[in-house]
Amino acid sequence: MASHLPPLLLIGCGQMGGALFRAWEQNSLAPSVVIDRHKDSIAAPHSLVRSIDEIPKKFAPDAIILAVKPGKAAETIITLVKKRPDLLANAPVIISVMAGCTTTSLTSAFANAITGVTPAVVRAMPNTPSAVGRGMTGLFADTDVGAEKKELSDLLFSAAGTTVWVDEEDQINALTAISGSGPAYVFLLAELLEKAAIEQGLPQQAARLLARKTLTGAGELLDQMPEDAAQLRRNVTSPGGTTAAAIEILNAPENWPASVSEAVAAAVRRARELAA
Ligand SMILES: NC(=O)C1=CN([C@@H]2O[C@H](COP(=O)(O)OP(=O)(O)OC[C@H]3O[C@@H](n4cnc5c(N)ncnc54)[C@H](OP(=O)(O)O)[C@@H]3O)[C@@H](O)[C@H]2O)C=CC1
Ligand SMILES: O=C(O)[C@@H]1CCC=N1
Repeated sequence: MASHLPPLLLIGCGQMGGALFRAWEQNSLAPSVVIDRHKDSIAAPHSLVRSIDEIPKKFAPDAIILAVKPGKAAETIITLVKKRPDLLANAPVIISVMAGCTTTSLTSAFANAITGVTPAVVRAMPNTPSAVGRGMTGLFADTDVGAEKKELSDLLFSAAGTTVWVDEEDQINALTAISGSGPAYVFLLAELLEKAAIEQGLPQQAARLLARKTLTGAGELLDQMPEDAAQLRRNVTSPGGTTAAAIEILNAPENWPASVSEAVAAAVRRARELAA
């Protein structure tokens, strides 16, 4: 089968890098190299190495994906460029999925390591549902990044779900708080629903099934139905019925409306702090 996706160098294959790689390898990814210290193996035709030192000679990726923790970004870039400047020879697009690492900081980390080379940097903020092709990724690139590199970035993240581009870099912080972190909010709701089900006397296994299937079923409706979320909610809410009794509590201004806004604002603040 012809490769649908070009060869990549993936640096960091933890929760996020691993979720993306899983999607990419299911989308006929050309032979790629993954740097990871924890995995035992990776399926052929891809190669698993433990460090930048072990990247095969003559490997020429079209994209280098940085998926380490933000605090490791600078040292990783400096090591990469010092040890393997040849990897930049074909001008691969550098795609960072790291929260709070600005294009300016990434570009200067490359520039500090090797003068005269200004790589094309794209910021991507994916989420872990990418592992099952249901990711939501926001992307940003400065105006000097060419259309071809943006298209390649879009192709990669489209293979893991849906993409949206933003025009201003600061919008990546808002997007991080909504879709990057968002799966965790949904998982928390699953935990709380399961706990509430047990409190109401349901057996643990049934409680878990009810919570999970309710969230995934409702998510599927959101995905497939044209109605907005408010209408889908009204469709469940009979006047004077059980749902109305619950929604009256959850949707009181000081409850979910306030909590969700405060939580998202806290995540945006944290993303900006990381970027400072
Ligand atoms: N988790 C998520 O849902 C999302 C995460 N992100 C971003 O993705 C990035 C990674 O997060 P996440 O996947 O959660 O973190 P993880 O800790 O799960 O993964 C990071 C991986 O990078 C490895 N690593 C660190 N330094 C190097 C190096 N020099 N070479 C190769 N591998 C290295 C780490 O190994 P070791 O533990 O040995 O250091 C670890 O396995 C972060 O910057 C985060 O902001 C973005 C969107 C969503
Ligand atoms: O929590 C974090 O910082 C990362 C970014 C978005 C999701 N996880």
